[in-house]
Amino acid sequence: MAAPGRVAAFRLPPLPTIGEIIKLYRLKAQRQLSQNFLLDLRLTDKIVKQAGELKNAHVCEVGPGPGGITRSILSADVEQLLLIEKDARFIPGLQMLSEAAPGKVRIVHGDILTYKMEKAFPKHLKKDWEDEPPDIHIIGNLPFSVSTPLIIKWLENVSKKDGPFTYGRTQMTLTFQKEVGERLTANPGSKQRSRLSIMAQHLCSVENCFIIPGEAFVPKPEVDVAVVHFTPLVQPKIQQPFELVEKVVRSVFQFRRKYCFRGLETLFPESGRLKRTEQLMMTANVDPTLRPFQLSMSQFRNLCNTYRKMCDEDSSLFVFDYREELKQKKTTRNLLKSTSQPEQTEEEDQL
Ligand SMILES: C[S@@+](CC[C@H](N)C(=O)[O-])C[C@H]1O[C@@H](n2cnc3c(N)ncnc32)[C@H](O)[C@@H]1O
Repeated sequence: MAAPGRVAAFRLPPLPTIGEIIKLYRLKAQRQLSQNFLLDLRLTDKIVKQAGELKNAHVCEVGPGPGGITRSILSADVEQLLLIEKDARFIPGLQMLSEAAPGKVRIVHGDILTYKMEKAFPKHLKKDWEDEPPDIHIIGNLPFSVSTPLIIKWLENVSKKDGPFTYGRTQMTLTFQKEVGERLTANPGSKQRSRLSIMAQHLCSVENCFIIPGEAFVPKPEVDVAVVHFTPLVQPKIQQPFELVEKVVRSVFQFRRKYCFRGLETLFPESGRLKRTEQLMMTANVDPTLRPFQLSMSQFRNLCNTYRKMCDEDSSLFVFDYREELKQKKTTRNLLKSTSQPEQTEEEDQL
């Protein structure tokens, strides 16, 4: 019998048991790759529910693995389900699911980090950015090592309205390590406030839906897991290119415990650094003694807008790389050291 709230349109094969999964996928060997599977269909239903109404929707599931979440998505009576799975060992099991729901499932054996999403769905689903989100959803429980770089890539796609966001404000429901979920949704003043908080919240409305305890996964990970829902905003809170926002935000959080002045200094070359940092902070009306985690979104917006003006006035500024400057200084210092060495030897020789 279908669980309450699920639409039993067809009979799906049962999930593999824990024993079968351990045998099939040699889970111990996969532990370091954080392959943690969800085999409790009440929990997978709960994740899928966070995506919203999925009846007749087009869904892309990333990393379906043994197909727990996949079953819940199919039970929600979607129109089409695209599965992107990197590990070939899962493909036969997914094919069985596809046969049980004829015409609904498309399986791609590939890597979500390189898969081109801009052509993944039918063109007629496209919505204008200002419209309601399209009937397209991305859902996934990926390894933590993939979910963080992936969300950064997708946030850049949101900013440029490309990739999965060619179709409009495509919504995403994804899992993260609990601490990453907290960072994604952290408010100003919170110790979890970080680069990820600003990058995510300036582009999306981000909701930390619920926490799944580590014990619910097979094998059990060291950490709990957060289910996070993203809806791209019609108007980003900072209206500057992704790369510029990222550069300013990264520089602020470079020295987490220091005043924000210290990190912002790294935006400018050594000559005139102090003066230009002061100019930036004064024009942006930001107190230089605030700590990075205390800055509000509007303060980040002011900093980005002011830095943009400074870059427009000095075309060499945006490409300035603080780390490169440090590296060059180190190389010069080492060179000076090595050239002073023979002189010493000569002196020693003379002695
Ligand atoms: C943490 S497991 C979760 C599996 C399943 N979604 C579940 O909840 O039980 C992550 C899955 O993502 C797949 N995966 C890992 N990296 C991937 C990538 N770059 N692209 C697509 N799938 C990937 C793994 O092979 C695995 O099936």
